[in-house]
Amino acid sequence: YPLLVFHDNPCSMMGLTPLRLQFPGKVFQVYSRAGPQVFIPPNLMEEVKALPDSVLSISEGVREFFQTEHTHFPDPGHQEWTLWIKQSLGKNIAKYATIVLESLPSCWQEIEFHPRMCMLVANLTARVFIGPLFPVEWMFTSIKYTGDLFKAIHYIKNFRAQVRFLFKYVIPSTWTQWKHIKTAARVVEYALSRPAAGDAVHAVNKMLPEDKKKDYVFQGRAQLGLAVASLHTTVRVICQVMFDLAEHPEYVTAIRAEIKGVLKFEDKKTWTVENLALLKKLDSVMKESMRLHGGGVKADKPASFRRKVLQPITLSDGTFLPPGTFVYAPTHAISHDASIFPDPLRFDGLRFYNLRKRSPADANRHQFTTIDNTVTYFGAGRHACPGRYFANVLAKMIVVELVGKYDFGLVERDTLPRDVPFEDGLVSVNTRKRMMVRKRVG
Ligand code: HEM
Repeated sequence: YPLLVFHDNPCSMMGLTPLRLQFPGKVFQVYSRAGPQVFIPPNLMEEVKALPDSVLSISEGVREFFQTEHTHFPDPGHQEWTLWIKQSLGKNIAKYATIVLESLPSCWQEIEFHPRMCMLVANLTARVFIGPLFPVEWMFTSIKYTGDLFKAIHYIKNFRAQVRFLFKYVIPSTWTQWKHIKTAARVVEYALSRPAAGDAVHAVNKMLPEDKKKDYVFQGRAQLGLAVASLHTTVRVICQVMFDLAEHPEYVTAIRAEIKGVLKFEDKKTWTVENLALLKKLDSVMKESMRLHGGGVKADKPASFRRKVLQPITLSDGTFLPPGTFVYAPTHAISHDASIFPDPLRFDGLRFYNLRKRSPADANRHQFTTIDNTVTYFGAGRHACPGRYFANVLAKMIVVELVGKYDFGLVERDTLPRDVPFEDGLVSVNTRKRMMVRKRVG
């Protein structure tokens, strides 16, 4: 397959979108700081997704990406937490959906939006994962850990693989990892000393083998892993949606009308998973926001479906993938492909709402949480994000509260970009971006 050599200097990058156009429907390879990366086009995703873990491994992909050997990020081999998310979190989601909105300004004020949303989501996820009476230090640890982890990963990857075991000690963020792990172990021990409250700590502890039940460091590390998977990912969605709504106030009006319409038919006037699902315009706005901002940086790098080939693979088009190859889905490039999403650079908040109206099959196909070979920002196949249903409910509850109770506007002189790259193709929302906010009267 074509080999394209890149560096990590973003200015010198062509980006994957032109490459995808150059090699439509073909596998192609990019060389970057992370080594050769092979991109699988949507037409071949079906067969790649079906490969067993012993042939194409997510765990090995995660180990390499997170440098777990050096950063102490939890070993992806332990699946108890994923099981809990799949089996329990999904079923019990409604009871967790209580929102405690921190007070935002009552008259127009310029605020940094991201930190506020971090505190809010950290508070809510801590109740679910640790328990309703979680220690406050956990909130700060869960927010801070992700940033420190990615700093450590970034610097560790500057060293050759063979010397990382030694040079990691000169990186301050590697030391900070231990501080966070100690806090997490303490928090887990404390949570286990209290009665169970449907939280992850107790539920997962029950599933663990005897020798791990009192291993608080092991469980603390897993909680940190869960924080990485759930916190900033969900915050990013909320921030991006609110920035999109501030840029396109016409959708705010439509969403407010939709909220009123749904609540009118409800006796209890509280949000549940069922009535949140009726907010189809909001769902569409969220999906459109994810399409434009959820999948990697400027089309230049991979974003999701990170896997390592363990056994030789020959795809139906003849492509041979030798063991050791890292494969990815070019998420950003696909979601900006005009043949799949017409007028791809335009924010069309009702794009998916209109698609859902086409037929009964389409009604389920274009929801925020639906994934397919052209929508890969939640990954793909059997390891696709199990937390996306929870993230969907959490983000919707918060956006509904914000849109219902507050007005929002852009800060005109704030020209900071919304998306900032951080590690190997991932994109984060700009934490310093400001927004005008005021409480609505009445
Ligand atoms: C909008 C928010 C979120 C986004 C964009 C997101 C994205 C992703 C992506 C891209 C993957 C990799 C899937 C693959 O490679 O096929 C993933 C995996 C995962 N996510 Fe999420 N995620 C989100 C929220 C959450 C939440 C809230 C939780 C926890 C409740 C969670 C838990 C996980 C877990 C445990 C995995 C690993 C699954 C496995 O290895 O089988 N995620 N997520």
